[in-house]
Amino acid sequence: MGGSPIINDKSADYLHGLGRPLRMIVTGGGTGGHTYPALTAFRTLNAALTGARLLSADALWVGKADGLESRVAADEGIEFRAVATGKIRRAGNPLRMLSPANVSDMGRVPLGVVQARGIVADFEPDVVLATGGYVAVPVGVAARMCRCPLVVHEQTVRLGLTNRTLARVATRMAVSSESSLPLLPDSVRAAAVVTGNPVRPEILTGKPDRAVADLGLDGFDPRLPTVYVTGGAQGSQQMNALVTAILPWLLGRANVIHQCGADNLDDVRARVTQMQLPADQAGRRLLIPYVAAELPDVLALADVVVSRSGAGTIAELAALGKAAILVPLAGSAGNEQVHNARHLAEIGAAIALVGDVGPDHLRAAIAPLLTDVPRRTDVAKRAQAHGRPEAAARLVEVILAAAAI
Ligand SMILES: CC(=O)N[C@H]1[C@@H](OP(=O)(O)OP(=O)(O)OC[C@H]2O[C@@H](n3ccc(=O)[nH]c3=O)[C@H](O)[C@@H]2O)O[C@H](CO)[C@@H](O)[C@@H]1O
Repeated sequence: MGGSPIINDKSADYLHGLGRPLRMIVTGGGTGGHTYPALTAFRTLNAALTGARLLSADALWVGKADGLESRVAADEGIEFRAVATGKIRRAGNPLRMLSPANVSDMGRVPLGVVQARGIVADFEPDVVLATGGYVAVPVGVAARMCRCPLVVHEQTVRLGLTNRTLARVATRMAVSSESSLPLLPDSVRAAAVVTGNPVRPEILTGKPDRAVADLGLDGFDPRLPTVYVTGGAQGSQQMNALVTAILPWLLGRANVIHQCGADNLDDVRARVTQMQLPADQAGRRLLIPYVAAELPDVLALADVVVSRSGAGTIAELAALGKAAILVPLAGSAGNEQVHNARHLAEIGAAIALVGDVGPDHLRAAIAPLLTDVPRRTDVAKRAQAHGRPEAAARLVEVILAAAAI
């Protein structure tokens, strides 16, 4: 062992042989689900390097100029470079494929490849980690054009369009579930590794009291359970409408933290103002566009979570063991969310509300979790059994193995 359980002798030899810090390009983003696994892998890598008395990695994040990843990289002190990218739409509908927006978006991908190629050639990374999101396509392709090892991590069971494209050129493919393996191209399946989906370590260190103090939740009633409603990093109009519709009923039974998305804040606020909630109920509610550094504390305080079923959120809820009601994103982009939610519901690890979900469905799903504590605990325990606490370590092992090839 090279001083850290993650860094084996082969990796340690390779890293010592470099005689300089490991250089890594990270790419991926657009949503939290693609951004945070990359961040977690970077942090875990550095922790392992420090543990093995090696220099921290020299990292560069290549993403979309206005993507979540640009803020996350800045907060982490990782150098960031932007490349052009366009949304790659599915080929199912030929008319949509030829729409002006699509043609313009597709036209930006080659430009992104040219820009990314320049960045890769300049930085000379030892390895590139791509975690999905459209921006990862030009960077992943550029990495392979420059003959740089490329590790692609997929968070969901079914590969996203970006990763289906990159799987063909990946050096190593890391997936979050065994169920993904049959879906991989033959050329990469043999070298694919099931790592799980890395969860930010701080997610596990939340304190309920700190959420109350830091978010000013003095009006919350400690005798009541707390429900955390989240629509994912950008919020969800559907979730907002569902929760707002049952709000007076819900606030009669629970404290509520409602994360609504920055673009939806004014709308939700206006709708709730119209309800003229009594002061005690209004005090038991927090409306917040995005939960940033407080997320671990909010999750620690929550007894029940009402959420989309994106892979990142599901991994976090499993790591913590939280009873959740999952309302998957509808439509073609959401099919894998439906799959995630159904899979957990089948094993009693969550309640899934799929299809044409109305406020009554949500009320009927939440009610027993609020009042029946043994039931809530049972769902939470089954969710926890699904967690993969070692995912970040496994992914870093794959990154180091690919670099050392
Ligand atoms: C619309 C879309 O394309 N969704 C995809 C996207 O999910 P998306 O990124 O929307 O959702 P995920 O659940 O995967 O990740 C959201 C992340 O943002 C965090 N968060 C969210 C809200 C908040 O206020 N604060 C905060 O920190 C969550 O804790 C989580 O870490 O990528 C996932 C992983 O490939 C896929 O499974 C989803 O189908």
